[in-house]
Amino acid sequence: MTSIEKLTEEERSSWLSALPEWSLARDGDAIERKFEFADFSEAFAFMTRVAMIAETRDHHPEWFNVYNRVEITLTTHDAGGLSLRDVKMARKIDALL
Ligand SMILES: C[C@H](O)[C@H](O)[C@H]1CNC2=NC(N)=NC(=O)C2=N1
Repeated sequence: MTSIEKLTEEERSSWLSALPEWSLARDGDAIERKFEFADFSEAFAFMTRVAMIAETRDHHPEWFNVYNRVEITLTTHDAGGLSLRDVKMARKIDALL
């Protein structure tokens, strides 16, 4: 499947322009976005929904949570960098909000 291939620099910037809330991290090998919720309960409810998506797609986030803040980093370990799977996952996550 082509979506497992690591995106080129050109593909990265082109896909990223459609994801304005996400920024490149780790020398372009990942994307990240920070979220803030009303409280821990809201943050964890969001994480639960992201977890369901991750399981369905077999594509899992790296993330960090403190109280009402959630930071998500998406990268494709199997591709050693950013792939279309990350872009699609970011879109799904954005659609939850
Ligand atoms: C065996 C399993 O399908 C793989 O390890 C999947 C699981 N979840 C994954 N998640 C992410 N972010 N990258 C991967 O390469 C990946 N691979």
